[in-house]
Amino acid sequence: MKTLDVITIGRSSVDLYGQQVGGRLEDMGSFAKYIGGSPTNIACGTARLGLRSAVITRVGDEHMGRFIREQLQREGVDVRGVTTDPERLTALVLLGIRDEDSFPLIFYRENCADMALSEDDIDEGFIAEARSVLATGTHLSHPRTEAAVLKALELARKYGAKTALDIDYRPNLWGVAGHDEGESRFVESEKVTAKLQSVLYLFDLIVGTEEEFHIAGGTSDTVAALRVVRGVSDAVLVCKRGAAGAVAFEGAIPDSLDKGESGPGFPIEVFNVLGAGDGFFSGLLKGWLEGSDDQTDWPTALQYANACGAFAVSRHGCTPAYPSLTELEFFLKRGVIRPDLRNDAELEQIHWATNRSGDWSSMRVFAFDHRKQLEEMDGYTPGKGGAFKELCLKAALRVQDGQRGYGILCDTRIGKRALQAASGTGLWIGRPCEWPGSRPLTLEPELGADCGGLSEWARENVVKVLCFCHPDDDAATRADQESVVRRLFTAARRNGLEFLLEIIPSKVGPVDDQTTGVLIRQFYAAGIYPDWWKLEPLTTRAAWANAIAAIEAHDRHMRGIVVLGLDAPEAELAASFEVAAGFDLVRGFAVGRTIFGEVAREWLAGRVSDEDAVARMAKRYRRLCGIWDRAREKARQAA
Ligand SMILES: Nc1ncnc2c1ncn2[C@@H]1O[C@H](COP(=O)(O)OP(=O)(O)OP(=O)(O)O)[C@@H](O)[C@H]1O
Ligand SMILES: O=C(O)C[C@@H](O)[C@H](O)C(=O)CO
Repeated sequence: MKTLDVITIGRSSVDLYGQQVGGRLEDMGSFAKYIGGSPTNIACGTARLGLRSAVITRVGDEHMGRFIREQLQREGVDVRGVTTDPERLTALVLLGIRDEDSFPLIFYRENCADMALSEDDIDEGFIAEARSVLATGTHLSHPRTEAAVLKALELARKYGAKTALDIDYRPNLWGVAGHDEGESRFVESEKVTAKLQSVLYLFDLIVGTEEEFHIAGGTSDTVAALRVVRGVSDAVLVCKRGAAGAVAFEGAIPDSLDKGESGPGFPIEVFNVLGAGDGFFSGLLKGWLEGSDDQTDWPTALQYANACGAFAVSRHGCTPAYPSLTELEFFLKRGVIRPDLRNDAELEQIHWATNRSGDWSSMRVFAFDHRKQLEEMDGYTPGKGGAFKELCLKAALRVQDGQRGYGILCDTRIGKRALQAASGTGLWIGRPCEWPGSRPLTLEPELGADCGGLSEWARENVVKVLCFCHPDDDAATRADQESVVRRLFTAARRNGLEFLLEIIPSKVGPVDDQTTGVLIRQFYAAGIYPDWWKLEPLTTRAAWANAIAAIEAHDRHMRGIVVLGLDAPEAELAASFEVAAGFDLVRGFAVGRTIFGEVAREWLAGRVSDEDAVARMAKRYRRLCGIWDRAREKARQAA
């Protein structure tokens, strides 16, 4: 049974990408961390396009190795072929964008984990599951890794899988360029040419840039080089030509590259050429695997490939730049409206919203991000407040018990220890930014006037802001509040953080079935696209339908809605859950004082022990989860 579309094999690394553009690598001040390495990038790129992909590689037994494995999983890549090497470190690469053409790069790959890949890592049953196997050049550079690649290819042939090669020539990794020349893409070498030519017959598809065909063919005349390759391989040859796109040759090589099959290209502005080839190959594989065994629609496959290459060239990083299938389809239909794709707001929104990871279709959130309400309780001190929030976290974890679909809201001013302890537990973590009770909205000072403080936030923290607003607000108040929310939203996106917008109109003025929907439309009109909405429990189906219509009219890919609690008694919450659970976009609840209010008062007064406080809060939280789950189940059955 073919359960996988493609298995890639070879390099995996952590790419540390300089964040300043236009400067020297020597002067780089900060780096963004992405997963990298050609086969790893292609596994992710294809997974984003909806292919079932896997990668065979090795990572170190340390934090960066775990990062690669976890990120692959987040990207939807099968990691059964990822081995943890007990001795060697994960490969690292430092990269910079100097200008449109140059990208200084240092490989930290000496004796790295993926170069220890061996025949033992190639499992026959695993290869048998794949429709195609893709190798890249670097792993042909050492006898041990070459043996692994050859075994995988042999098995691919045995089980009827197609085979593909990205020549992916990195002279430095063949030992023919120095440490300072990581960027180099071509150094003549008879040794490399001979090695490549000895294996080219094993492939059905070979992809390379003109320079990569030069090394494979042993000549810097591209047509002549392609003919040499044709002499040793029947593969379809695809030659990449940068901004000019690419051409495919199924049979004899004509006297001009222009006579190959080609697909439409995309006139875009170059931002970062690194990783374009891996994006390209991801798109190409989609087209190649869509075809029958001996029939590929090359113009379409090359159109996918050119589009994915164009995305890669337009954005920072390799894998993070690649499109989702929804994004690719949107782009192919709509076309280029501005050459700098990374500033195309509509496209960026689809990119962001269709490449988020994690299943949060169910949200049971224990909210203890309260500050003012806690500070006003008898017996409160900052020390006790912090300790109480740690008890809240304990209660949350007790109920979560390793399951999916649970979360917390916790602040940093009082709840810092709980917030930090929650990281990595699998809980969804929202973190408030509003100054409690403020209207017009002001933010917690720790964020700084430009919200630059968000750069220090853990990536899994969701930026939450509560805005007291109402459609009857005067124009100045509305403009003022929207501008604060927009500033925070923009900073959140810039820092790669999800954004939750909570609105509470009922504390400002009278509400009816239209109120929430109107406010939602106003925020979208102001350019604010929250990942999450946190809404008051609407009491009628009509009110929910209006709110949801407002959301879907602007953003069909948002995460969802959570219903808030407002210190309501449990019975009242249960009634509101019944209505809300009828709408799929409502993912769950975020409730606080109904769970912790009474316990907090008694604990601060010294009448309850720590353990009793945790037990009582866990009991209430669990009960609320049960109420929500039953309401959802009932709604599903009714539907
Ligand atoms: N300036 C550009 N404009 C439009 N598309 C481009 C541009 N540059 C590259 N592409 C697309 O990306 C594909 C791959 O680009 P390129 O030839 O630079 O690959 P590469 O050298 O293998 O990249 P890398 O090795 O850095 O991953 C091209 O064939 C084309 O489809
Ligand atoms: O090989 C490189 O150029 C650097 C890699 O780390 C990067 O992720 C890549 O493989 C691009 O093709």
